[in-house]
Amino acid sequence: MTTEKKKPIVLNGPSGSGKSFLLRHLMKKYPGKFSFSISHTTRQPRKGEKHGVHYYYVSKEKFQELKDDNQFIEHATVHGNMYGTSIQAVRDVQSQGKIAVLDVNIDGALSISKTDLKPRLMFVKPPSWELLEKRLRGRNTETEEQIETRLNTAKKEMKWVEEHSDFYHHIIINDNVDNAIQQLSDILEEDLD
Ligand SMILES: Nc1ncnc2c1ncn2[C@@H]1O[C@H](COP(=O)(O)OP(=O)(O)OP(=O)(O)O)[C@@H](O)[C@H]1O
Repeated sequence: MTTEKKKPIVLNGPSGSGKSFLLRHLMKKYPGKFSFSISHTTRQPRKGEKHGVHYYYVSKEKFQELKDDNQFIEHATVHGNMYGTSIQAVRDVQSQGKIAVLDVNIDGALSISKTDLKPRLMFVKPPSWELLEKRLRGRNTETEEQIETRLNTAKKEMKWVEEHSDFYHHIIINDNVDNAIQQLSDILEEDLD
């Protein structure tokens, strides 16, 4: 059976807004329907993360080599680490009949929107600034300095989305998990059959 390629989904949102959390829930609710396109990064793996599963962890030199070879559809430096997504990684997921999930920053979303991949662009918003800070701290994965940096970046991202809300097809308010997952399920209904 020939099926139409499913549109990749792009989730933007400040650090701590719950992108990974929501994706985890969505993937659990619809097993086998989604797959991350595996990105390259120069950042160190966090506890439990695996090479070739969560990211391809590469040196700065190797990253530069791939970049020079135009293998990335987007690449960005965030908090001193380099991240990149190859177009082939997205197509690989589509070829498996799955919805490719792209967890990229705003620059990445802008670049992807210019390709022929026709992504669904979404922004995950925390219900309040206080809750964003609380969740980010509650995650216990960053130092105080890193948290401050992320909160500063978050301020800029929240301002950006206010000024460019037309760029996104959907804004997901991550208040309670059931509501947010229902919103995502409704948006993706045609691709989840
Ligand atoms: N709806 C929710 N209800 C309760 N807790 C949540 C909810 N969404 C996210 N969290 C919690 O908030 C914290 C931050 O979420 P998460 O790590 O998914 O953020 P993120 O947007 O993926 O951040 P980063 O960009 O840094 O990877 C996590 O500890 C997560 O469990």
